[in-house]
Amino acid sequence: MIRVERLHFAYGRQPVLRGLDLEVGPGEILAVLGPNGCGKSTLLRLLRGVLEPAAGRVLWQGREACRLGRRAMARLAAVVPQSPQVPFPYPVRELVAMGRFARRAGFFGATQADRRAVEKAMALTDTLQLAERQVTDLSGGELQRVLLARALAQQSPVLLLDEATSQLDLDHRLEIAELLVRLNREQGTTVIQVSHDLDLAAETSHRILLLAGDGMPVALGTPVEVFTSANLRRAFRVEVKVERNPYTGAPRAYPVGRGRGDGGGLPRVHLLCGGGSGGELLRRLHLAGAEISVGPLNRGDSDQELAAAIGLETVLVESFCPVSEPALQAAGELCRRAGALVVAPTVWGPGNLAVLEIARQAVERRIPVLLVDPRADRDYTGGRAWERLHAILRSGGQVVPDAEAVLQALRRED
Ligand SMILES: Nc1ncnc2c1ncn2[C@@H]1O[C@H](COP(=O)(O)OP(=O)(O)OP(=O)(O)O)[C@@H](O)[C@H]1O
Repeated sequence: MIRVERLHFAYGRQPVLRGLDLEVGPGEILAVLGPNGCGKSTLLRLLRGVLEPAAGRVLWQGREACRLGRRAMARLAAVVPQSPQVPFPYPVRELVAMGRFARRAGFFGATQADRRAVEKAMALTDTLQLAERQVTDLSGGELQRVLLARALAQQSPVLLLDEATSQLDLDHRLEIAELLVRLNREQGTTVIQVSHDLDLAAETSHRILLLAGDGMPVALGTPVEVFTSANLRRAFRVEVKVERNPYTGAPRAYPVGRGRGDGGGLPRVHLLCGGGSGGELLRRLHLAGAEISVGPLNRGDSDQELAAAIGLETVLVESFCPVSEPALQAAGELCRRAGALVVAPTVWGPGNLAVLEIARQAVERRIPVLLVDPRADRDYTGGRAWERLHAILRSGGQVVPDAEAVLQALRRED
């Protein structure tokens, strides 16, 4: 029914979705999950044809979404938006009745069928008692239910929901979830829902599309297939334990990575970085619960400012000064107390070349040394840094591609 082929999209230069393939069959419930900003709402806009792909295609029954036109699309799909804009104070019943526009022929008024569809949609969403209220006076949750009523009144075979229950209380959230499942079962309505409620999505969806923060698809499959600690860690960058709901058998995710106070199952780490090369590593290690020390770092360096903001033990060197012997000794001492040394993908110049001596001494002492994505084109010392990095590798250092791989390697060390 809906086919997404090698879909790429960017807002200007910012890529959002990269290489997505997806097929949604009639009568499916698909949840789209992923961290903030990964492109979930953008995907819904591409599905609706409001946005045009940078590459790839979105096809509805073989026809390109962005060429379908508003009325044709409205007959295929009804939308419940994420942040509804209702600038004008008109009555709730009128807003719900707007869902009928794609069904009307020309300028004829509402038919009996229109009125019945509106009443039924309002009854199903528990909004009949709001019918005469002004939409601008509704609470966030009431408005979400009214917008769902408008979508149901449209009687389209597909519902596209963008966090449509995020503001509902538990009672109404469960009620709407049950309603979607019932519409799907009884009328074969296809549901594509963007959500941050992982557990409810796992309970109510046939399949889940999980996206990572960079817009790359992490997994597509049944909730049990998709809800693995590795997949959820890759998408949300938190440690998650997955268990089964004993009553329904659906998987449930319990975040466990933050605030455990036991180092997150990681050894103490000393980090060599600078010039922003350590930002991602610092954040990821800190969020994973690791005890971290850093340095030597110049005062005012962005890595130093981040380390200070997080409250990490740091060896400081004054701005614009080369690394001094006492600073090297202090960092060497911190490194000896650590269970591992991580070398960020730093630019090496004459001012910080001496820092690599700390890594050399660490491998000699059999402290695990991880070199993150070392590259010759970051060496501005005429090859001396590259030579030293190679010597560290020959003595037992290990190359890892990124922060995620650092966490995995450290978990193996602990
Ligand atoms: N109109 C726009 N112009 C430029 N950038 C945009 C626009 N709309 C969204 N973005 C950016 O594109 C990225 C993806 O946004 P999108 O709303 O699709 O994410 P999302 O996964 O739905 O996020 P959330 O979970 O926070 O709702 C974000 O970085 C966002 O800032």
